[in-house]
Amino acid sequence: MPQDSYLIGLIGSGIGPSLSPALHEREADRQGLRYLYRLIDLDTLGAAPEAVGDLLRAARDLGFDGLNITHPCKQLVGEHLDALAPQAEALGAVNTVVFSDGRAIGHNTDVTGFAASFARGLPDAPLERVVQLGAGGAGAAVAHATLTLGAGHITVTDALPDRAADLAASLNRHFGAGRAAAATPDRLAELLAGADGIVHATPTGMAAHPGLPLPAGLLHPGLWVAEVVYRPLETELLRAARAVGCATLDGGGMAAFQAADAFRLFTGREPDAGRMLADIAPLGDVMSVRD
Ligand SMILES: NC(=O)c1ccc[n+]([C@@H]2O[C@H](COP(=O)([O-])OP(=O)(O)OC[C@H]3O[C@@H](n4cnc5c(N)ncnc54)[C@H](O)[C@@H]3O)[C@@H](O)[C@H]2O)c1
Ligand SMILES: O=C(O)[C@]1(O)C[C@@H](O)[C@@H](O)[C@H](O)C1
Repeated sequence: MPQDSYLIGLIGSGIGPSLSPALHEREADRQGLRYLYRLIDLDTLGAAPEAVGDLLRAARDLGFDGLNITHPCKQLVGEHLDALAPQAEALGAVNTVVFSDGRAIGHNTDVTGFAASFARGLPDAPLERVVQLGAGGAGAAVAHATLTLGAGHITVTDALPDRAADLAASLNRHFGAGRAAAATPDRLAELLAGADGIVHATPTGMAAHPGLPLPAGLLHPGLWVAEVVYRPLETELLRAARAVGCATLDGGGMAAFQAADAFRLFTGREPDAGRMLADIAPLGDVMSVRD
């Protein structure tokens, strides 16, 4: 008989407001599955990020079918797994672990989630020259996705120049020399004047980090703007970009599509990603009231 009940977890820090439990469980309900998605919060457990290996083994022993992994464990969990899917290996980061036949396999659905969201939301966007703000965990995933989608060249900036330099070097190793460069934020005016679009991957625009990640005057109608922040969905950057006529993409699509891709890996069943995307805005409103 095909499996119809699943136990899934999310390991990370500060994950109380995550939309993942509701996103996964709603889709499973609609498919008639019994599906529990539980938070395994390092803060609640008083556990260090390095405990991710022990928590993973405990989850497997207790019968979990799979796990999502988030900050600060995405780069730490790989050494505890039996194998990595190519995207997770290339990125050195795992956000999804599937337990199957006694093995733990790592995947990265942040990459595929952003790629699917971009392809759906900005299908005709020119990709010759892309500027990306932010070279942290999300930044690495979306840069891989953007180059996989066919971007000609990506310039990465970060408030921490070493991070931008490290990401550009790793992108060039993976995608070929000359596909990526690092730049300091003081060069944004010059870079954006000749760019096709901006990928924003810093936390600026979240409730805890309000504001704009760049001077609004640098935005022009020849740019598209893709946002990674999704709490709130409507960031100051997206508002400013729309005001000058830029095509825009909010961060909700990446959140929904990474969850849909993980659901498919956990269950082997096809999720309705459009339905999961439609859940994001109302779920975000409910969680904002609770936050
Ligand atoms: N939509 C999704 O599915 C999804 C998935 C993962 C993360 N996120 C969001 O992405 C954002 C970034 O998360 P992360 O895990 O990469 O964080 P992170 O801390 O790993 O990286 C953020 C990077 O941004 C840089 N930075 C901060 N402010 C800056 C500024 N004004 N200009 C230039 N650089 C700046 C920091 O130096 C850091 O390198 C968060 O808001 C997170 O919620 C969204
Ligand atoms: O819902 C979250 O909070 C997530 O942690 C967001 C992002 O980190 C994803 O990669 C995880 O799968 C889920």
